[in-house]
Amino acid sequence: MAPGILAFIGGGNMAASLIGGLIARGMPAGRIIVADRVPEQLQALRTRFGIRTTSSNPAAAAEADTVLFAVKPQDLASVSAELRDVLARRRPLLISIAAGVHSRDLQRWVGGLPVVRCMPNRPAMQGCGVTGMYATHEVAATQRELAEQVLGAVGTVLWLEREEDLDAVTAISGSGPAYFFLLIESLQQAGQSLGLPEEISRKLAIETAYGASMMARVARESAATLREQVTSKGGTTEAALKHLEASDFRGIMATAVAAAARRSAQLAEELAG
Ligand SMILES: NC(=O)C1=CN([C@@H]2O[C@H](COP(=O)(O)OP(=O)(O)OC[C@H]3O[C@@H](n4cnc5c(N)ncnc54)[C@H](O)[C@@H]3O)[C@@H](O)[C@H]2O)C=CC1
Ligand SMILES: O=C(O)[C@@H]1CCC=N1
Repeated sequence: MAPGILAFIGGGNMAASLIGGLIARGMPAGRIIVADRVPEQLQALRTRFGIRTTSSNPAAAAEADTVLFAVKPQDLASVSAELRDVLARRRPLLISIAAGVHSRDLQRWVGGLPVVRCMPNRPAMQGCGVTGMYATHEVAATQRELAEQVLGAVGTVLWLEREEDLDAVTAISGSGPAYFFLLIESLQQAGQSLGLPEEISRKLAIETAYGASMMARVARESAATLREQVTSKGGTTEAALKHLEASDFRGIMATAVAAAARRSAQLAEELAG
């Protein structure tokens, strides 16, 4: 694990996921400091991970080699303004996981620091997240490795050449868990409508999602081939898939994902300040 102190600004859900992953990978708790404005949040993190906490963002940043912004996108400009002086003195690597905040705006707010902008996702909490990452020109090779270690502690890391691709990454994998949860909810409800008890239907839907994902992850075949293997000619799956295709399931997904990507780009404009 890379040397140095890592400061989280914002100690909410995503920060807790990343901290859990880093500690599980052997990062000493003493090398992590978290700043948040909610004392109960800090207390919970101290108890759970044995890390250091503070209610002062500048105090956390002042001793950090890497500063990770994990506040909501709307809070990023004010947090950056608060930290501008201390960051200018310390010049750490800045990692941002905020949706839809462009690195050029971040750099403008904090004064030209090296920035790695990332889009992780919620399954990071279970160590099986996936993160799209983009590094600005100022980021040194060692800092890229450092950022990769931090996000790599909670899942797969994929580097992007073009920052604008983060809008699509946000739409696919950042928001993506919610699409799968909706599918699980819908399957469970459908099972209940067919008369299954709630708990049985819930378990069937969840385990099926898990099994299908596991298969797709290890298989050499494409998802399309795996789908065909489940689909017997004249059988039950075919009956369901015919209905989904006729209802333009693929078109619905494409439109939904495009809406998320558009929103990500719009957020960047709204938050540019
Ligand atoms: N939730 C998700 O699935 C994903 C979220 N993200 C991004 O991660 C970031 C954090 O999201 P969550 O952890 O879900 O949010 P959260 O609301 O759980 O955590 C944000 C934390 O920031 C703290 N905070 C607010 N203002 C602060 C300030 N001025 N100084 C210090 N701390 C402050 C809050 O008290 C809270 O604990 C967001 O920018 C979001 O776009 C990225 C990928 C997925
Ligand atoms: O919904 C959102 O805006 C954030 C970004 C990706 C997941 N949650």
